[in-house]
Amino acid sequence: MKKRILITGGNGQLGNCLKKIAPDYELNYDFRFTDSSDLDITDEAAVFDFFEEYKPHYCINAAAYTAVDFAEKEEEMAFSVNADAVAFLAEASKKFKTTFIHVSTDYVFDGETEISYSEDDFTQPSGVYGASKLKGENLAIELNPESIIVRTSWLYSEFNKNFVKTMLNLFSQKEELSVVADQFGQPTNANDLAEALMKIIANENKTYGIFHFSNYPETTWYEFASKIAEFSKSKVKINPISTDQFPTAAKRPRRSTMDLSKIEEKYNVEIKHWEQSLEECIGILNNSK
Ligand SMILES: NC(=O)C1=CN([C@@H]2O[C@H](COP(=O)(O)OP(=O)(O)OC[C@H]3O[C@@H](n4cnc5c(N)ncnc54)[C@H](O)[C@@H]3O)[C@@H](O)[C@H]2O)C=CC1
Repeated sequence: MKKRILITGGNGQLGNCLKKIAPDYELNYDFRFTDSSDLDITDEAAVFDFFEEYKPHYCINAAAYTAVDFAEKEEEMAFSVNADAVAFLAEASKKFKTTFIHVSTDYVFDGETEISYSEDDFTQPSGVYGASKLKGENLAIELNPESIIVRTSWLYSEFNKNFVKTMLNLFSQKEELSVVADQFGQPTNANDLAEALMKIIANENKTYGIFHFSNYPETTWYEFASKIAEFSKSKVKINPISTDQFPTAAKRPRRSTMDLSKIEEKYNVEIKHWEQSLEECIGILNNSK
């Protein structure tokens, strides 16, 4: 019998990457991709009805309110999607014996450290988005201890809006641009995250709790942008600037580098170098032109 996987936020960046690889797994799994038009996760009754009807073995929550700066003004909406709705999914997962796989963020940390964050390090979000995601994590674990939470960072892919696509767009319009060089983190190709989530699902001997997944090692937005330029053969000139020179509504962590050893050990997932994963993404984007 095929195991049933419900994916929420199926039209998002991660959702699209999961859709892309789903055919590789269709021998063993049945996938049901949903998004707010057919399963609004903030609608508690709709969530429970969906679980009742589909009875998923796994639920991957790829739905989220991800507008980090807007969240500062839309606190209620951010908490509704990133916390309240996560509670509905966690509760429904518990009721229907579904393994709940929830995706979270490095923004649960304040970034004021020189050491890579491990999963049980002190969390202290500096903005509304991070606070709403942290509340979602806590609710998931409280309501369904058999939840698997995967924190990721600096997500990009060939789909939807993201830093890589924004840069490529700017490169085609400008000869020169400035990018922040004093914030450190780990880019993540969402296709690699999608494969990691399927590896977790395939593992018969599940470990629950929080895991960190990204590409490695750490870099800065400036170095990331410079590699995007190099791999896309752009002649654009990129100037390094400081965070103070690029104010945003929500404060970003200065250094949110995550330790990846737990997911590597427990789930044997491959952690790829970010430059390799970036080159693959740019290759895909070039071929689709
Ligand atoms: N984008 C990034 O740089 C990072 C993202 N993350 C996390 O990774 C996960 C995936 O992010 P992305 O794919 O980039 O997000 P995205 O913004 O591309 O996709 C989110 C999806 O959720 C859907 N959605 C929003 N509200 C909904 C609702 N009420 N009911 C059902 N669906 C709803 C949207 O329609 C969209 O399709 C999220 O949990 C996010 O918080 C973590 C770190 C970095």
